[in-house]
Formats: sequence, C-alpha cells, structure tokens
Amino acid sequence: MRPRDLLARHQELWRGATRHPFLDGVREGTLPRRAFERWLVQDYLFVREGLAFQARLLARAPRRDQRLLIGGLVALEEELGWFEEQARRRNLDLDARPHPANAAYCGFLAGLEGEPYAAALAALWALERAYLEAWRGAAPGHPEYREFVEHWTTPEFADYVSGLEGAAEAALGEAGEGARGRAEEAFVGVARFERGFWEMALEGTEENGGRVG
Ligand SMILES: Cc1ncc(CO)c(N)n1
Repeated sequence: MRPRDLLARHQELWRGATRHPFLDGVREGTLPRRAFERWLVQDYLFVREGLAFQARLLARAPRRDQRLLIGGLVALEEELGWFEEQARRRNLDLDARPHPANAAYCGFLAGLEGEPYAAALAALWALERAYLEAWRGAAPGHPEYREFVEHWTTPEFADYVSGLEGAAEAALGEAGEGARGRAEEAFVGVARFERGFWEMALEGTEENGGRVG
C-alpha cells in the first residue's frame, strides 16, 4: 500500500478535506471576515501542536528521514512567527482557547505517538498534502487572502509534501499488515479532522472569534 493508494481508496473523504465553501470564499473574497480570523487563530494553535507532534516523530524516525523532518520543523517554527505577525496586523489575540474541533484534532495527533511510525508519518504526509491541495484549489485567492494561498502553494512546500510521500511510501513498504491498517485509519482520521477544521472556521460559535476588545 502506497500513499497514493490511500488517496484513491478514499476519494470522497479526501475531497471533503480539500474542497470546502471556506476555500471558495477565500478564492472569491466572499468569506466572512470573522470566519477567516477564527481559522487564523485556531490554525496557529494547531501548528503549535503540530510542531510538538513532529518533534516526537523525529525522535523515533529512522536515520534516512531525519533531515526531511528537521527541515519541516524549521519551517513550522518560521510559520509560527508568520502567524504571529499576521495576527498582530489584524489585532487578533492568539492566546485563545482551542475550539473543540481543533482540540480533538490535536488529541488525535498526540495519540499517534502510540501508533506505528509508518502510521504517524502517513498522517503527517496526509495533513500537509491536504493543505497543499486545499489552498491550491483556492488559488489565486482574493487579494485579501492571497498571501495565505501563496504560503501553502510554493514549490518548496510542494517539494516537502513530495518528500513526505516518499518517506511514507518507504515506511509503509517496510511495515507489516497491522501497521498498514493503522496507517489507513490514520489517513481517514486526518481527512475527517481536516474537513471538520474548515467547518469549525465557517460555523464556529465562539463569542468573539479571538478578536481583541
Ligand atoms: C488544520 C491544518 N491542517 C494542516 C496544516 C498544514 O500544516 C495546517 N496548518 N492546519
């Protein structure tokens, strides 16, 4: 089982993770500002957890995957700084509570620590690939959101996602049947949580969406 087999087997689910009215709104400029701001604050919190998840994955990665994962960690740390600047410009408070949909996704990532390496790596590939496809679908993006579309559609990011796919393919190739099953479940989990994240952003019910004052 290769990563691309997972995409082929779960096309419908994958489509739900990567196509969404939120992304149509980014492309057309019709997205309510509150929805975008809610997504921005929540995604910052998610990336913070994602960095911790990836650091734990690095600790048990085979030698051949270390450079790839370290490169990803450096990019995530830079991304946090970028989010902080975006939030400052928009006067958003990043010291917010994770929305339940976000907290559940982060809990799922934390739980992958107890799963086979191949399954956790497949999940990392899937969540990065989901963002690549999702934002590509929103390109070029309304001017207000274009910087965000560009952030996740650079050739560097696409190369990174390809690197993760290759690493996941190798890990799955060495994995036993049980671990491959766990990888498929992890993939399905990522796809569901990704869709839920867009839903949360568009329909979230927090009082102030993280806005200061
Ligand atoms: C919800 C979500 N999924 C994937 C990524 C890509 O890192 C992200 N920033 N946020």
